[in-house]
Amino acid sequence: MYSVKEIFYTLQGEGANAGRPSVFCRFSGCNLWSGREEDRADAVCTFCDTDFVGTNGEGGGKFRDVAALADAIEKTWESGAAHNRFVVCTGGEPLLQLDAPLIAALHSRGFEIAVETNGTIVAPEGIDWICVSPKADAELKQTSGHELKLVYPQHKAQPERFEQLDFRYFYLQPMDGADAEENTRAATAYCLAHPKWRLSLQTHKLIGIP
Ligand SMILES: C[S@@+](CC[C@H](N)C(=O)[O-])C[C@H]1O[C@@H](n2cnc3c(N)ncnc32)[C@H](O)[C@@H]1O
Ligand SMILES: Nc1nc2[nH]cc(C(=O)O)c2c(=O)[nH]1
Ligand code: SF4
Ligand SMILES: [Mg+2]
Repeated sequence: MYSVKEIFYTLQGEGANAGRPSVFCRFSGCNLWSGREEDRADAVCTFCDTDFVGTNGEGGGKFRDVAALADAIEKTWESGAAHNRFVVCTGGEPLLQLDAPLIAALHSRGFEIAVETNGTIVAPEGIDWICVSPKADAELKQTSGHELKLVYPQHKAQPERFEQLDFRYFYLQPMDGADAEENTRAATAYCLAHPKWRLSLQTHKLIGIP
């Protein structure tokens, strides 16, 4: 059984695939926060911008088996077009649920598979695009992938701590919230001074899409 908060079609807003049409499958639950506001201050990850609690979002639900979830993801792909199918598995923490049978089912339906993970769980084989977003107070176990996307700033997770890891791209993503503008300025300045790092803006928020 898979618990999914929502499944929706949009453009990937962040990182190297920004602008790419994508089905988002947002799995319910996370290992670094309960998702309840009253627990936020004491959580390992305190800045989350996402509601991943329950299964009550658009297209969400409890899927009894792999075929049911893969069918729902396929139906959400715009007009069933055969080409360039791309699914972003996120959450919550998707690696609590994304497993080899689901990867195989999505591949057999022609999807390239991306994941957005906090890096605390080693990814299963076969994922086509691994985006790791480390959290300051959580042990990093997935130390390779396609992009490392660090939310900035996190005082106990400076970029220097990650730049020798085995990733193709290194991004700083300004922390959204009360200090978003200041954080964007700081991330911009860091990238300009350290060109290994690129700026990732949450472009879906800028243009008002999910
Ligand atoms: C909601 S998380 C879900 C996937 C996974 N749990 C993770 O943390 O990578 C998706 C992406 O949003 C980023 N994110 C979460 N809260 C944010 C915030 N307040 N500002 C900017 N990015 C944020 C995460 O770091 C991650 O890259
Ligand atoms: N458009 C869009 N792009 C995204 N990239 C990562 C997201 C996420 O919440 O994981 C996200 C999201 O929620 N929406
Ligand atoms: S690890 Fe990801 S989903 Fe979990 S609380 Fe942090 S940003 Fe949100
Ligand atoms: Mg999001």
